[in-house]
Amino acid sequence: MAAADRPTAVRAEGVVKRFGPTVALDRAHLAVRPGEAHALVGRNGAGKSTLVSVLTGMERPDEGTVTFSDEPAPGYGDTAAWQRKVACVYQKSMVVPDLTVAENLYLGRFQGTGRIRWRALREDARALLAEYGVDVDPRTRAKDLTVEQGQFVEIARALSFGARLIILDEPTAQLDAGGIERLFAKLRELRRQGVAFLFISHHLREVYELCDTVTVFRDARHVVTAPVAELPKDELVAAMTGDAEAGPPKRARGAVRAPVPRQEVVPRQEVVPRQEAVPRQEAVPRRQAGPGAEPVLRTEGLALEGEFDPLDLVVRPGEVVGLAGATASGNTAVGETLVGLRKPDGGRVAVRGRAVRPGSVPHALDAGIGYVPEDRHRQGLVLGRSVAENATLTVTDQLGPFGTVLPSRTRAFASRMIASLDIKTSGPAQPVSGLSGGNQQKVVIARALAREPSVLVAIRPTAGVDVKSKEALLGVVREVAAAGSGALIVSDELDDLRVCDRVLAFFHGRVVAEFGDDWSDRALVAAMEGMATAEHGAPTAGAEAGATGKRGESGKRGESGKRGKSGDQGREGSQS
Ligand SMILES: Nc1ncnc2c1ncn2[C@@H]1O[C@H](COP(=O)(O)OP(=O)(O)OP(=O)(O)O)[C@@H](O)[C@H]1O
Repeated sequence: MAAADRPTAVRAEGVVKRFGPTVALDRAHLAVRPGEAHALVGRNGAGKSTLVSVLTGMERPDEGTVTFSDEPAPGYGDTAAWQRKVACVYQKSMVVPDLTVAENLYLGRFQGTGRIRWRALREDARALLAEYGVDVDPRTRAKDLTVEQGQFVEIARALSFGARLIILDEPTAQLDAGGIERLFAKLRELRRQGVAFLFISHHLREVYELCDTVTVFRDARHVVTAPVAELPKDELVAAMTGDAEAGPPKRARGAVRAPVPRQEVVPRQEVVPRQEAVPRQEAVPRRQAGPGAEPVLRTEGLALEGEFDPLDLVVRPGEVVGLAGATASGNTAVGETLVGLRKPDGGRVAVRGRAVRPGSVPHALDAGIGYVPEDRHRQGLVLGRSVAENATLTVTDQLGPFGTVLPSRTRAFASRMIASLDIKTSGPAQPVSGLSGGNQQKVVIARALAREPSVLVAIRPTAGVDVKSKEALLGVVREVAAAGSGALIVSDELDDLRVCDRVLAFFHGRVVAEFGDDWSDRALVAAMEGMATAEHGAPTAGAEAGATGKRGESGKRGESGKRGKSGDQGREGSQS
């Protein structure tokens, strides 16, 4: 039977979902065919996650129907029946960290009341993983898996329940280029077996690379469904933003739009630079500090054994400096050390000439370091509290006399933040848990900016943020610099790095290349992959405005890709 004649893997029709006064889905519809890779895109708050909750039986719609292979969806609450239809793989693995892979695979389906036969269980798990081509030892504890392995295990688990529809919610957000390529290869293979995928991503380039159909949601409604090949990227973005005329999004503040560099062919297959419609930020004038200006941030010999080698770094007022690098390259560890989450083994950090006590977040904040964490759920937000409370957590001392916090001042402060960062919320009193992922990230940034830091350290600040909001957030970072502070952006996202005046590329704990603001995607990605070209191969040793990543005497790194115990806040750590 041709794919078009087969029943749809899933069909949602006329779905309405309200949360109090918010209409999250307004007569939404979607159909995914067997073997199809179907992208669902939309700006933050468009209703994507709510639709996923409805399609996976987590939320009961107020109106509308869901069918799988033309049969009505299972009853709400019948978890096992839903598991046989559909699974959602999140960027954060949902497996139980302290159980082994085998235990996770058979979780919730041990038969009978007798003793569990562990050896047989492991053998079954091994066979199951082999069937789906997943190369993981079933005895490994889930917490020791890489992000990628965790996702593969979850996919295998879902398929073993009989599900033939897998929803992937921002699955690449924590993978590096090689991991993304391997995930895509696996998905292509499974599609050939008739498995359907619904792929939610803010990385439009990945949508074009992997999917054959795309659906756009805007403001709780379905806007368009089209074959990816027939919807050029500017029209896709226009559908997301609601711009009447198809065409590239307008630049904020009437600035001239810098050309988006053409996607270049990169030397290795697995190198996948992400290319979005975010142009270089020219809207806010770059304020170049003179070489004599007192640095806002200086590190001397800052080092963390097993993570990064001694690093001399200077950020001047008005500068945005990028620390580029793939997973475990050391760039994230540098960022986390600067904000006090990790204690360095040696070296000094100074903000505007004042030494910062190492390994202490409160001291780093007091010294003027603002922090935008990568993992907004674990490090960024108190979900049950309001937007206003979260946005002002770091400035409660400024919200009233004698240690009191005046609600009126808190609200006024938050309202300013909501307006300047365009946070989509019903108001300062709304709990953060009710905001979409991208809007939560904006609250995290608002909180970091509230103290008017001398230097902002942002770790993958636009993860999970839509294409237009990305531009706005990165514009805010430039504004912070233009006002005389400095910023460090720690990221492997080329779009994040495009706003930087300088970019230092990390590989295996060292700065392997330094770029101005004129790097090509190809050269930067090559450097992050450890293939720095001669052109940018050597860091500008000792340069006042630059950084050196000198290999320390004892500068042996731990096993590549492995983090120290203190690395719990890192990417792998955020898995559990
Ligand atoms: N549990 C909830 N309580 C209240 N409002 C909610 C809840 N879940 C979602 N909403 C609201 O519903 C709307 C749609 O949110 P949803 O999370 O589905 O958007 P999204 O497209 O997934 O966004 P993002 O890309 O930022 O994740 C938003 O306005 C959001 O604030």
